[in-house]
Amino acid sequence: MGGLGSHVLHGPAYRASDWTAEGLLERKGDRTVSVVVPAKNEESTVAAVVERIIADFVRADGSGLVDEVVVIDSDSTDRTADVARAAGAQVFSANEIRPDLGSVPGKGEALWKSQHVTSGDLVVFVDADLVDWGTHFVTGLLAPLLTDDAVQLVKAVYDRPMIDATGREEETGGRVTELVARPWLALHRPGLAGIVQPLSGEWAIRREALASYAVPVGYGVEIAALVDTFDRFGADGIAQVDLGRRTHRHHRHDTLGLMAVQVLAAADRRRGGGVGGAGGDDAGSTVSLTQYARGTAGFEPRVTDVATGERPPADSLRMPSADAR
Ligand SMILES: O=c1ccn([C@@H]2O[C@H](COP(=O)(O)OP(=O)(O)O[C@H]3O[C@H](CO)[C@@H](O)[C@H](O)[C@H]3O)[C@@H](O)[C@H]2O)c(=O)[nH]1
Ligand SMILES: O=C(O)[C@H](O)COP(=O)(O)O
Repeated sequence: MGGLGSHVLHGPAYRASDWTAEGLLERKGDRTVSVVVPAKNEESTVAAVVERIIADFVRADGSGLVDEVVVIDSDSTDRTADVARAAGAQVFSANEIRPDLGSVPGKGEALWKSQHVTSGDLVVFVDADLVDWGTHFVTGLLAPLLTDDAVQLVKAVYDRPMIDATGREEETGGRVTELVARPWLALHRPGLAGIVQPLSGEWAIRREALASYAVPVGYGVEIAALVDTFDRFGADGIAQVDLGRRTHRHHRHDTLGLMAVQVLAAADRRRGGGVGGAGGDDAGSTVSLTQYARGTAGFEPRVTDVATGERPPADSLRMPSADAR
């Protein structure tokens, strides 16, 4: 396990405002960049995410900072796919990518499948439910990868206020971060204590590194990529960038319980070290989470099967044929 490096020791070392798209374009050279947006029922926000990124970074002749913007539609039942396509994204349904590999629900599954329909040397992930954000998220996340060969993974850092249903700003968000991820890191990877937002949904990674990791199918994908990068490359392989402020849609506490199970499951697989959750090839695995609500007969259990499986490293699979995409 590597020691603390200069990028993470004192919190974010990079600021998005330190770079312009033009400056980064000069650094980009012949490398290519994919922006991937996983989306499940995000018809109200996905278009703005796609449109703004395309407007600022994609050029018709392929000379822009971003080469492709790809939305992975993750079992949406609303108009997410149509809206994203109309906004200019390439849209793939997660369950139609590599159908030979089967399909399970989940954010991690969407990101894992994205590797089979994108080609960028650098991959930037941006959530589709963003409300308060800017396209500097993309430049900020790319900058460390374009300027420091040691960096493999870039994590976003931001203020993340909780906005209630009336639009009022409540306390600081990040409930799973504070109650699950950060305590686990304190116990089992204290070298990552300098990571401000371990679960941030906006991150960038070198394709080669991502393809070498097992990927949890659910919300464990972020903690897994963080721990795997640390275990393989040490702290110098991870950079953080301050992106300012981010707001998004919030889940209820009980739904976050399911997310917490997935984060813990992914983290625990990596507890003893060894990159990639012991190889990860059990996409359909679940554990039962029992929660309670008071009903007419007292407290009634509600049991949910939570997906805790993982996909194997993409580079362990044969490349897709054009027909399989
Ligand atoms: O099955 C799913 C569930 C979610 N999403 C998309 O993934 C993104 C993030 O999902 P969300 O439910 O909004 O997660 P958050 O409550 O915002 O959770 C935070 O913490 C998670 C756990 O680390 C991260 O995965 C998230 O990106 C991060 O924003 C959104 O674009 C969703 O549409 C999918 O594509 N498929
Ligand atoms: O990142 C997290 O901890 C979860 O997404 C919960 O975030 P929230 O408390 O801001 O909704």
